[in-house]
Amino acid sequence: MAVLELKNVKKVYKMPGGGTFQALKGISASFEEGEMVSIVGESGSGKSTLMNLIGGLDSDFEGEIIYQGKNLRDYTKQELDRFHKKSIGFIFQNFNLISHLSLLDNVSLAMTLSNVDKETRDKRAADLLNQVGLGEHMHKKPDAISGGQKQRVAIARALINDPDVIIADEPTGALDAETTDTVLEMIKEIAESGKLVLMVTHSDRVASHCTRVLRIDSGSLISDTTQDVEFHKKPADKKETSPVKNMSLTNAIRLAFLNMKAKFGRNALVAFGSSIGIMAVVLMLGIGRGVTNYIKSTMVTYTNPNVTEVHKQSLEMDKKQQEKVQAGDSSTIGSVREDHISMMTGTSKKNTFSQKDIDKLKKIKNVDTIQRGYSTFSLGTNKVAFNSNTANIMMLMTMSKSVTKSSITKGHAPKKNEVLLDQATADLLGKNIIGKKVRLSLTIGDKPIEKEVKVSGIYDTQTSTIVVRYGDLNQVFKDNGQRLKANTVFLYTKNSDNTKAIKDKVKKLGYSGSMQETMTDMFTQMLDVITYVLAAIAGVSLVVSAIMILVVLNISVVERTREIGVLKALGARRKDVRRIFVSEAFLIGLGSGLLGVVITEILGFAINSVTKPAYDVNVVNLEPQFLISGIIISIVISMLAGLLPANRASKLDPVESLRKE
Ligand SMILES: Nc1ncnc2c1ncn2[C@@H]1O[C@H](COP(=O)(O)OP(=O)(O)OP(=O)(O)O)[C@@H](O)[C@H]1O
Repeated sequence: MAVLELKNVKKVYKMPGGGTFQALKGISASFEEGEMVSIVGESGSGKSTLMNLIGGLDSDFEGEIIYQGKNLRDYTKQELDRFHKKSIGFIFQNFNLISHLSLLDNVSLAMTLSNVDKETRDKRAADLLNQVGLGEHMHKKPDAISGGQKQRVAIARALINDPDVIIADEPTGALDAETTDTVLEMIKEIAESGKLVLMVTHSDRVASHCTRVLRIDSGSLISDTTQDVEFHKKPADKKETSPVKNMSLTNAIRLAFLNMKAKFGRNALVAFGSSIGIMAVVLMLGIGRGVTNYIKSTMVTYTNPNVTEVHKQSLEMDKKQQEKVQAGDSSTIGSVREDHISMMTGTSKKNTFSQKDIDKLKKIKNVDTIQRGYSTFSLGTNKVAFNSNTANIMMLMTMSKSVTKSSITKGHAPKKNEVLLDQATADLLGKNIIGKKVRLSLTIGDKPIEKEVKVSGIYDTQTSTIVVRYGDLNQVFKDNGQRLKANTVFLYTKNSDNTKAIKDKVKKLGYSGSMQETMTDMFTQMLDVITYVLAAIAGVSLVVSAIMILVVLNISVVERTREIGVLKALGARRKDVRRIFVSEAFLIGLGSGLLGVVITEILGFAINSVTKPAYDVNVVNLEPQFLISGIIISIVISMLAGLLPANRASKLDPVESLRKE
């Protein structure tokens, strides 16, 4: 029964200039199993064209090529994949072995593409390599063996899936006379085992080994002769008809990995290049977080974690005010400025707490005690003097639970008619000022007030500050015919875990937190913006990385055009080729992401080991989510950059790829 039948096969090539060229002009022939057929003819007569059609690498022809009762031109994609994987084996003149795969992996490649498990495919490939006498070389790479040995590997590769038809295009063209004989003998044995061997050759000597010779001239079959050669046909082995599967993602990644390993230097450089971008972004985020945390933690150390400081008026403008200020409305700008100044100097009526306010705050859950306070900010009106020394006081505040024991660096908390001073003010007044009586000059409203007080200790702050007891200040106000109204309230909770909820509630009720808190919030918001802007600027380098990866993978596609042709001849689908290249992009992305993260960790460690002992700050704070994001961003960018080359590779025409010099 005929294995393969050609009926009036014609092939017309379209020329780039617009014309056409008829390479095959109606070839008809029928081939049986166990035939060894040589196809001979002048160069350019159409031999390779015919082989490409029979091999299913080119489906654009007229006439019929019938295999298993169906014209190849009418095969579906899946049928064609199966045909490549199961029915056809190719042997090329220049071997077309894949240089970065071992002989074993080269031979088993068609099985890898069919997702056969590693153990089975390795065993089958090893058996075949033993049959062609290369068992002991199976772990070598193709570059380490001779031309004749390479062709033997190619023969083993063609046989791996036990195909019905072997197409050999000048299989001995690159071999010397002696190796030619060995290879021909092997090919003959294949035909004797019941397969159909179609072999293109220029050499009459090679043709003389075949059972049949087809002569082609200018695209036409001019003779078809049977030759009487010594030929021992053996009964054909029973062929197993296992279903054809497709290559798995793991195998695609494995093939990608083997190629990356072969070009390790280049890929490592690319990964290193793109890792710098990742490092820059992650480091920026880490520094942003480190500085923010530092600011927050310094603020926290100065305040009592159990205390919530409440102010009545927020520094924030409402929407209407904001619009007016933006529009340059001078009266609004003036009143906002007034509000700010009066809030800071404590003279604003708007920000004093009424009994109603106090009651509202008292009701907040987990608030144990509530303390009235007063603070005022002055530029030159409040002073303290000792003998002939005078110091200006910027901040006058009342004693509260927010002044912790640890913030009183010397002495003790003020008792009746006692005050705390900051260190700088104390130094200005004279040595050993603690325990001494000093003169306090305050301006309350428009009224100058003098009072003698004793310095009880030093309050740890950078601003010139005096801390007095609320009761004392109340008395001073009373003595001068005024009424002290609290402009600050301190809410105390026993468990500092409640503080956050209390602070949130305070804001919800329309009050604001301490100045420090407002400033910290503003500052951290600003810092966040700066961090993201810097990270985005660093992110520009990621675009450079993407371009670099795109270029390298494109070069890789060009370099590996023949390999792609071989993969397709062995039955790789477009999807498989795309997967291999996308997997390479994935591996580069993963590599550069990991490298970037490791470099950032090292840099972060180095920076912190300088700043920690010097300033007690870990400037770089690399949170796990930054590191993970860095790796993910790297992979995504790399895969996006890899899509274009991968697509290009998948679309390569197998015939043209295999012709590529
Ligand atoms: N893609 C193509 N576009 C146009 N013409 C082509 C194309 N491929 C092959 N040809 C032409 O078709 C003819 C047959 O080419 P083919 O490669 O089949 O010849 P061949 O007999 O195998 O030659 P050789 O022995 O030198 O390999 C040649 O004239 C060639 O120039």
